Amino acid sequence: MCLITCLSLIIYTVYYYYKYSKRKNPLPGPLPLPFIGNLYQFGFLKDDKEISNKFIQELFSNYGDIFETYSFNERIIWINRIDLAEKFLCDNIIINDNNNNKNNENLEYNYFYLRNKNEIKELRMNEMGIYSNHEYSSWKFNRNVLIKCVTLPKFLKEIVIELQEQFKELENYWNDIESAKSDSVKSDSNNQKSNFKNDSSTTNSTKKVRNEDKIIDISKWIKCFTLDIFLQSITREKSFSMANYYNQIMKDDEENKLKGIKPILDKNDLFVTKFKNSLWLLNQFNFKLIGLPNFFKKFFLVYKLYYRKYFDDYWWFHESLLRIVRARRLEISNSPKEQDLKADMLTCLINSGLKTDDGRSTTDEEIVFMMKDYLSEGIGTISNTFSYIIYYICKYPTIKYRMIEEIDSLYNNQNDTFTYFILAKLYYCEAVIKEVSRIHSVYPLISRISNEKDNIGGYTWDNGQMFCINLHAIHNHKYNWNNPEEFDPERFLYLEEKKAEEKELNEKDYIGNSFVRKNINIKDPLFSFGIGLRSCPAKNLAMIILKTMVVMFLRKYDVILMDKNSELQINYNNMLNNCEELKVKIRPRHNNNNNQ
Ligand code: HEM
Repeated sequence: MCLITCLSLIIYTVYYYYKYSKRKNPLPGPLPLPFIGNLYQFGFLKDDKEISNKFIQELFSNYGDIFETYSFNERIIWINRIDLAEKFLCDNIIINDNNNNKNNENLEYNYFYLRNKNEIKELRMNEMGIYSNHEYSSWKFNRNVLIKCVTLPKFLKEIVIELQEQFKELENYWNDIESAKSDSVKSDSNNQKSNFKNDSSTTNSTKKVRNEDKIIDISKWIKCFTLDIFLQSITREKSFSMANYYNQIMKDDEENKLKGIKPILDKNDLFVTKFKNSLWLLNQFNFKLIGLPNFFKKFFLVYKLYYRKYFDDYWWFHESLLRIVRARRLEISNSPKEQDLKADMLTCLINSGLKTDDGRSTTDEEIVFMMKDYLSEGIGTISNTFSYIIYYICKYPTIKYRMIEEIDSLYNNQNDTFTYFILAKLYYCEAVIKEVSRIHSVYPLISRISNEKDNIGGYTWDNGQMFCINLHAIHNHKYNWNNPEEFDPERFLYLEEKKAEEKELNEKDYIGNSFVRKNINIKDPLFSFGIGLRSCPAKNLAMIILKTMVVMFLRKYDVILMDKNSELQINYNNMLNNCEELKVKIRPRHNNNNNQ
C-alpha cells in the first residue's frame, strides 16, 4: 500500500513538472510544489499575520514587471507596471457577444471577475452585494444603489458632522487617560522637543504643556473610532469600540474605568467579534483558497469543522443586520411623509433602493450584503490610511506644518463644527493624502480574471486566466514616477491645481512632471482606489472622511513619533496592509484664544 502511494506520488510529481515545463507563455517566478504551488512561500500554512506583502514585493524585485506564481494549481500572472495593466483600466464593458446583439443573457464582461467563481455557495456572496458578487446585473444594481447613497449631499453633510461629534468623544477618552509621565516627557523632550513647533502655550507654561502631552497608540484609537462611526451609520445605534478600548487601557484603574455600561460594552464587543469573524471567513474564501478545487471546499469534513465557528458567526451577524433592516424599514414606512429622515447609511440604503432606475426596489437581503460591503471595505481602508498619514507627517514635519497652516487659514475656531463644503479647499492636505496613498498602498493588490482570450504583456492568454495587479509596485515604479522613493506631495499638488484651473485634464501637462506619462490613456495616475470597472465606488466619500479626520486632528493637536526612527509596523491581512501599532505623542496646540 505504502509502495503504491509512494509510486503514485512520484509519478504525479514527474507529470506535474513535465506539464509545468510545457506550460504556455512560461514566465519567470518561484518554483511551485505539486498540490500547493507557491503557497508555502506566501505563508499559507502559517498564521495570517505572517503572510507577507513584503514577499510579494521581493518577487517583484527578483522577477521583474511580469511574473507568475501558483496558488494550489491555479496559475496567477502578476502585473507590476501600469502599461501592462492598461487593459484592466477600462471601465467600459467589453461585450463578448458574437451577434452583437445586446441580449443580456449573452453578455460577458472581460475582467469583471475578481476571483474564480468557485467560492463556497453557502455564503451566497457570489450573487449578492458588490465586492464578491459574480452576477453582473445584480452587482450593477447594488453598486448603483451604493454610489447613489455615498454621493448624496445630505449623507455627506451628516457624516462630516457625525465624525466631529465622535471626535469629541475620542478627545474625552484622551483627556482621561494619564498624561505622559514627566520623566518620559523630560527624556523624550531632549530628543524630540524641537520637533514640536513652538506654539504660544509652550512659552506660557512648560509644566502645563508637559502634563497635557499624551502618549497614545494612534493606530488602535483610530481603528476603534472608524469602527464606531461606520457601525453607527449602519446600525443606527451607538457603538462602543472606543469605550471598550478605553477600558482595556484603564484595566488597572478602577476609579476611571467605565463600569455602569458594562452590559452595553459587552454587547458591542460580541457584535464586533462576530463581524470580524465573518469578515475573516469571507477573506479566506476570496483570497486564501484561490485555486483550491471546489470539491474540497464543499465536502472536506475537517475543513468544514475547522471553519464551523466562523460560519456560525457569519450567519449570526447576517441575521442581526437583517433584523436591523426590517425594523428600520418599518419605522420609515410608519413615519409621516413630511418628516425629514436622518441621512445615516442604513436609511440612505433603504431609501435609495426604494425606487431605482431598474424599476425595482432593493430587498432586505441585498441591503444586508451592501451593509457588509460598507463595513468590510470602509473601516480598515480608512483607519489604516489615516495612520499612515500620521506616520508620514511626523517623519516630514515641514509638510505637517504646511498642512496645519492650510487648515488654520480655513478654520478660525478650533471648536466650531465645520461643513463638508470647505473640505474642497484643502488642496495641500489632499495632495498629502494622495502621496501617502501612493507611497504606501493600504490596498496593495487587486485581482482580475479574463473572460475571453486576450493579449496582456505581449502574451496571449486563454479565458479564465487570473491576474494580480500589484498597485504598490505600480505606485513606486520608476517607469511612471520621478524619484518614486521620495515622499513629495507636490507631485499631486500640481495635479490638483491643474485640475482646479482647467477642469478638464490635459494629458500633455503631466509630461515632464512627477508622473511620467508614456502614452498611456490614464486620467488619474493614482490607483489606490483600484482600477477600472471594479474600482472603489466610494473614493469620494473616503477622501471626504480622511480630510475631515485630518482637519479635526491637526487643528487641535500637534503630533510626533515616540520613536522618530521607527518604521511602520505593517501586517498584510485581509487584503490590507494593516498598521499594527503607531505610538505617538500628541500635544494640544492651543493656538486659538477661543479654545482656552
Ligand atoms: C482610503 C479608503 C479606501 C481605499 C484605499 C479603497 C480601495 C479600494 C480598492 C483598491 C478596491 C478594489 C478595486 C479593484 O479591485 O479594482 C475597492 C473596492 C471597493 N470599495 Fe473601497 N476603498 C476605500 C474606502 C471605501 C469605503 C469607505 C467604502 C464604503 C462604501 C468602500 C467600498 C468599496 C466597495 C463596495 C468595493 C467593491 C467594488 C466592486 O467590486 O465593484 N471603499 N476599494
